[in-house]
Amino acid sequence: MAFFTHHICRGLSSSAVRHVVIKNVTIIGGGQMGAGIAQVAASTGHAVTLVDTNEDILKKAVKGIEGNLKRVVKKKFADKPEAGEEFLQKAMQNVSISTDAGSVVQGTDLVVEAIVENLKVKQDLFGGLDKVAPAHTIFASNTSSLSITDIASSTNRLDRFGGLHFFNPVPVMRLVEVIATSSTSQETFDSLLNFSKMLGKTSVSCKDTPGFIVNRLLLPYILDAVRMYERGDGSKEDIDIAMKLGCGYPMGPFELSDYVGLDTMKFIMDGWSAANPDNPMFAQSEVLNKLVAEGKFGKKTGEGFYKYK
Ligand SMILES: CCCCCCCCCCCCCC(=O)CC(=O)SCCNC(=O)CCNC(=O)[C@H](O)C(C)(C)COP(=O)(O)OP(=O)(O)OC[C@H]1O[C@@H](n2cnc3c(N)ncnc32)[C@H](O)[C@@H]1OP(=O)(O)O
Ligand SMILES: NC(=O)C1=CN([C@@H]2O[C@H](COP(=O)(O)OP(=O)(O)OC[C@H]3O[C@@H](n4cnc5c(N)ncnc54)[C@H](O)[C@@H]3O)[C@@H](O)[C@H]2O)C=CC1
Repeated sequence: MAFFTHHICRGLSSSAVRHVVIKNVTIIGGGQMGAGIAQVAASTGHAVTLVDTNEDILKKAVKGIEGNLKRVVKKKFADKPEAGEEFLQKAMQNVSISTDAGSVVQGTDLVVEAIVENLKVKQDLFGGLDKVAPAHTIFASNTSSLSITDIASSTNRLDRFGGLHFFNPVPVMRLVEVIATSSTSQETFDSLLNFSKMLGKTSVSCKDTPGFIVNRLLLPYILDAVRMYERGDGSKEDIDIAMKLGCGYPMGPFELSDYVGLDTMKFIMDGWSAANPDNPMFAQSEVLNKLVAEGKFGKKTGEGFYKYK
C-alpha cells in the first residue's frame, strides 16, 4: 500500500515535496539486470515480485540472488552468523516470482521494467500494464538507450513514468540515473530518487536525452574500441590491457561488452543506427553482427569476444 510523505527538498528553498513511499515493487525481466535489481530491493526491505515470460529464467534468477546474498552474508556477518541467517531469510522471503505481470501489478507501488532493449516490446508491455495497474503505481524503465518519452507514450500515465537506469552488476555498482521526461511529475521524480536512496544507491538526475549521462559517453568509447579492433590497429587483448592499466578501468571495452551482453549491445547499436542513419559512427559492425548471429552473446552464453567455458 502506498502512502505519501512530506519532506523538505534540498535546493528547493523549503518547499514541501510529496513522494510515494515505495514498498511493493514489481520488476519485469528476470535476466541479469532484473535479478540484480530484485536482489537489492529485497535486501533493503521491499516486497519484490520478479516477473519473466520464462519460468526457468525466474528459477535461475532466484538461485542467483540466493547465492549472491550468501556471499554478502558470509562477508558482512562473519562474526554474527545468526544475524546473517536472519538477514538472508528475510531478504529471500521478500522475493516472489510470476510469469503473469498483469495479475501481480494490482498491488504494486512501482514497476521497474528490465526486459529486452526493444521499443515496441517495451511499449506493448507498459501499454498492457497501464490498463490494470492501480492509479498511484509509478512505471519506470531501466532502458540503456531508448527514449523514456517514447516508451511512456504507450500509456496514459505520463506524469507517473520515469527512467531508473541501473548499472551492471546492480548489487555492486553504486549509481542509478533517474530520468525525468517533460511530463514526469515532481512527485514521481522525487519518489524515484527516494527509492534509489532506499536501495543504498547514489543517484544523478538526467534529462531524457540519448544515452542519458553514462551511456552517452560510454557508447562512443566502446564503438571506437571495436572499430580499432576491426581495422587491426590493436588486438582485443591489448586494447583491454591498455585501458585497464592505462586508465585504471576495472574491465577493458571487450570484457565489458561481453559482460553487458552482445545481444543487448546490438539492440542498442541498431536503435541508434536507425535514429541516425547518416552518421558513420553508427554504421554496422561486422564483428558484432557475426558474434550475435552465432549466438555468442558474451559471458551469459559462455562466449563472446572471449570464451568463458
Ligand atoms: C561497434 C559495435 C559497438 C556497440 C556499441 C554499443 C555500446 C553500448 C554501451 C552501453 C552499455 C549498456 C549497458 C548499460 O546500460 C550501463 C552499464 O551497466 S555499463 C556497465 C557498468 N559496469 C561496469 O563498468 C563494470 C566494470 N567491472 C567491475 O566493476 C568489476 O570488474 C566487477 C565488479 C564486475 C567484478 O569485480 P572483480 O574484482 O573483477 O571480481 P570479484 O569477483 O572479486 O568481485 C568484486 C566484488 O563484487 C562482487 N560481485 C561481483 N559480481 C557480482 C554480481 N554479479 N552480483 C553481486 N556481487 C558481485 C563480488 O562478490 C565482490 O564482492 P566483495 O565484497 O569485494 O567480495
Ligand atoms: N546488460 C547490461 O549491462 C545493462 C542492461 N540494461 C538494460 O536492461 C534491460 C535488460 O537487460 P539485461 O538484463 O541485460 O537483459 P537479459 O537478456 O539478461 O534479460 C532480459 C529478460 O527479459 C525477459 N523478457 C523479455 N521480454 C519480456 C516480456 N515481455 N515480459 C517479461 N519478461 C520479458 C527475457 O526472458 C529475459 O530474461 C535492457 O533494456 C538493457 O538495455 C541497463 C543497464 C545495464
